[in-house]
Amino acid sequence: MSRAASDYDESDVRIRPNRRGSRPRSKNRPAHEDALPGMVLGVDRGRYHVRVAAGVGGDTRGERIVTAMRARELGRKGIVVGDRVALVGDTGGGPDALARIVRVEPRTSVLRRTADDTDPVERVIVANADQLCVVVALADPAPTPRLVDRCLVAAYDAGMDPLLVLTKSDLTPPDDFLATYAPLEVPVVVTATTGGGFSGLDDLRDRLRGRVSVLVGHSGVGKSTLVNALVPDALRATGRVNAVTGRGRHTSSSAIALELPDAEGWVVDTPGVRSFGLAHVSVDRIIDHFPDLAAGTAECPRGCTHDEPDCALDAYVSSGAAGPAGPARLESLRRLLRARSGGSPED
Ligand SMILES: Nc1nc2c(ncn2[C@@H]2O[C@H](COP(=O)(O)OP(=O)(O)OP(=O)(O)O)[C@@H](O)[C@H]2O)c(=O)[nH]1
Ligand SMILES: [Zn+2]
Repeated sequence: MSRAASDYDESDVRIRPNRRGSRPRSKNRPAHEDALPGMVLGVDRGRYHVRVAAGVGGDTRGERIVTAMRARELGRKGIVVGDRVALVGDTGGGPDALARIVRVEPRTSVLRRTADDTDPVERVIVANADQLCVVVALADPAPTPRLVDRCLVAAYDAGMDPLLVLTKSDLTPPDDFLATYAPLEVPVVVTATTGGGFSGLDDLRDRLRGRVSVLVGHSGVGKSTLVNALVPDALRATGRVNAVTGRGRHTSSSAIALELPDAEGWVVDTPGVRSFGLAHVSVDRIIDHFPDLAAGTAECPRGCTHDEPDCALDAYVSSGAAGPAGPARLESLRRLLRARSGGSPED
């Protein structure tokens, strides 16, 4: 059986003499011009589940999930949920079809999981997401501010916008929590399941629209309840993504991307992720998110941690230069700076 041109990958090109003579492949011409673009929805034991949209790259087939493996030419480069990739080979998406990922497009963001005892390497868990939804129950279980702070730092570091999703407001009103977080000016959505209804869900949908959002939170905060309300066929969609192994979302330890109805965006559920590697996060990455305070660091000693007696920010905010919210903002900034280190990774 003859292979279609799209079946050849970089390694073929290298070992075969060029049919048109010795002219080398142009550096500017991307390999696999006719490869199909797709988005990685799930990863499982070296197999990638890639969503290929209908009608991309002149392709006339409908939307489908294609199982793929990495092409040898990619080397050890990681491929994670959210990655935009290019596929060649059998991209039909049938039960036995196996395509090859020949390219991973540059990422717009990377969210990292912390190293732990069983895995000393910090790993990227989701690529290209633009919003980190920190799901916190107002009660049962009680909020863990330290975890919330760590999530906010992770979002800032990853280049993602944070969103606080406060669940179970039927059990405890959000006022105390909101007071603590108001100086950070992070958007908040408050939800509750009450008497068969689900308040706050429309606000949440508005916030998710048109974005790729990662949901993180402690066990029991109501993340599955949210996902099931947002993506009515979440279980089915997850089943499709996990069809190869038959694993369901509750036993999967890796992230899974689920599309919101009417193609209104994506939510990435991260069942096993409760901690982030933050030790590497620089002070500057965090200060960037406090533009009102950034100017005040000009007078700081070199290498200032902004959490030490000589820090110029104290004088800056007392002078009123950062406005009336300055002192509370500085206090919040320092809390986030401290959240980077110490504590157990599950905090
Ligand atoms: N009172 C109240 N209970 C809720 C609310 N949302 C979820 N719950 C309950 O909280 C419990 C945990 O919800 P889940 O959705 O399973 O929580 P989860 O975060 O997915 O937990 P894991 O599956 O362990 O990760 C369930 O008993 C839910 O019915 C809410 O808004 N109010
Ligand atoms: Zn300083």
